[in-house]
Amino acid sequence: MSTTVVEVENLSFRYDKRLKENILSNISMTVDQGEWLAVIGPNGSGKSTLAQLLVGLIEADSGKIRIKNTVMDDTSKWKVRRHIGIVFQNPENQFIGTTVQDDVAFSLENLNMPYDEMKFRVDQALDLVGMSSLRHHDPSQLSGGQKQRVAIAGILALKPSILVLDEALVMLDPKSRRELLTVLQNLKRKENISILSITHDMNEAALADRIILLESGKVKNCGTSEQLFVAEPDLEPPFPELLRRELLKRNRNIPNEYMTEEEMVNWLCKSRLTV
Ligand SMILES: Nc1ncnc2c1ncn2[C@@H]1O[C@H](COP(=O)(O)OP(=O)(O)OP(=O)(O)O)[C@@H](O)[C@H]1O
Repeated sequence: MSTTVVEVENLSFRYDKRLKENILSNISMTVDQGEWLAVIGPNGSGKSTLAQLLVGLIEADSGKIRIKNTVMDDTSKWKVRRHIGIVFQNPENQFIGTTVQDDVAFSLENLNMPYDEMKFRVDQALDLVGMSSLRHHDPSQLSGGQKQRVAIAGILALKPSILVLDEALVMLDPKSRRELLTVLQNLKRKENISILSITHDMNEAALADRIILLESGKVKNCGTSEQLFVAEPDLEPPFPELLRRELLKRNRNIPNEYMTEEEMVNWLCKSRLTV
């Protein structure tokens, strides 16, 4: 049976309390342990605001957030943050250590973790993001993508049960992005961590178990890729779906239903398609 680790109930929020219009209105959603939920939506639809509310950086005007059965409030947010980690889009100003490894170790030192355990976690996290060879470098001298990997390692070392990624892979080159997506899929599978990823990349969103679509601060739709990309024709679908629609237009005998990348590859291999 699945356990719900994030539960959001009728959440509403506005930055300027003098204004009547909400930035987020009556948002309700859940994330299960080991589930990957992608949050998509146009610019300004409230995705980052939702992420900041979930990790307790800002406080809701009404509604409830429950993280691993603890209701988020001013006193509980410190306890909650042990379970939920966030990586932002821009890694600048997130560094504290003078070397990459010190930086990843910093949050662990604050937990008074024994040295051996800390070293193990830092080595493992740097290895996962492919940054072991730059461990003695000054983080401020790294490229944008390398900084982003260090920021991700810093959060992974804490072993949160829930990982929030706010467009955290945007700075990465395509190969690094693919590698990190595989790391995330493995973490989900092997460690049962839950992932909430905010993204504009529909190929990345299609890897999630479910996708939630925000529009003007409200939940417009929520479902699997299969359900969402069929129900929302205005969304730019992931590549396999674009290809499927093109082949369909050309009267190829392709199934008239959403296909994942793997399903598309299997179909192409089987169909011996001639161009
Ligand atoms: N600190 C802030 N103070 C006031 N308004 C803000 C603040 N941060 C965001 N907003 C406003 O809240 C709305 C939602 O912004 P948010 O950053 O959550 O959207 P988003 O969906 O993450 O957008 P994007 O895809 O462009 O990153 C926008 O209208 C934005 O102008």
